[in-house]
Amino acid sequence: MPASADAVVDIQKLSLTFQTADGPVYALSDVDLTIERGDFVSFIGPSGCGKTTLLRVIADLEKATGGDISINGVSPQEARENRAYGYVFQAPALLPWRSIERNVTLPLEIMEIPREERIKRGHEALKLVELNGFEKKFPWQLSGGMQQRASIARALSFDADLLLMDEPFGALDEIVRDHLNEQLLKLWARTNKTVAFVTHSIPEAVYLSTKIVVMSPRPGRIIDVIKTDFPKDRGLDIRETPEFLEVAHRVREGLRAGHSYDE
Ligand SMILES: Nc1ncnc2c1ncn2[C@@H]1O[C@H](COP(=O)(O)OP(=O)(O)OP(=O)(O)O)[C@@H](O)[C@H]1O
Repeated sequence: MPASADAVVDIQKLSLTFQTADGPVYALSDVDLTIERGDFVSFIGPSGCGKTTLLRVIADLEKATGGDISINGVSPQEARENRAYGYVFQAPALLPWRSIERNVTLPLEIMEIPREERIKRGHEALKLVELNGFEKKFPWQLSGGMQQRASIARALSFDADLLLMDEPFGALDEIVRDHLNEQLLKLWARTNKTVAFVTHSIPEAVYLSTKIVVMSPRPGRIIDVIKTDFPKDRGLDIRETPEFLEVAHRVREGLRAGHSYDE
């Protein structure tokens, strides 16, 4: 059954079992989820519950073993070939011998976009993450937070509507993370992209998301999908409000319920 016309990601009864030498690993089971255009969806759950695997299935880096999934109405493979998404990894994964500009424009080079156009788009992407002026620097000349912003710019360079982000700020200290959360939220509000974001942090999930998907330990199932209704131009101070704390409480309760389910 097709989801609404605005569904960017439509997942029904999806499961994924890895066959390993030690037997099957049930990574995902019975996952139903719709991500609509303009949504910011966070996935939160205990380590090993299949968050990365789910993102990788969306990106066509893993194949589901059961159920259905479509991205913009087509298969993940077709969506990947159409360059429907930008992917941001846990670590920045920048090539050390390339300048920031040449890292950011690498996908455009692969797409054989002419040099002038590449440079123009690279500048635009770097501006979106407030890294303009750093084009000629090399990754090692940038802080960890700046490197992660450069990797976001790389994912933005070809202007895909969907951004898949796998715990992009997990390795950063809290102050830097707060700042990048604010910047990412502004970027999302300005560009109207659809974001699927993996995190371990409850405040990060609640602050950033329009929908929070709480997952159980393996096999990863969806325990709760919490919709939020915060203003798009919210600042970090929203984290002190009763509404925010109430949502955070519900996420925590979901995670706790998932744990007892496993024991
Ligand atoms: N290629 C693979 N082969 C076998 N098992 C795998 C493979 N990839 C992932 N797994 C297993 O599938 C489960 C889900 O892994 P996944 O990385 O998706 O979890 P996660 O929720 O993202 O974890 P974390 O929060 O620690 O990053 C884990 O038990 C993991 O060991």
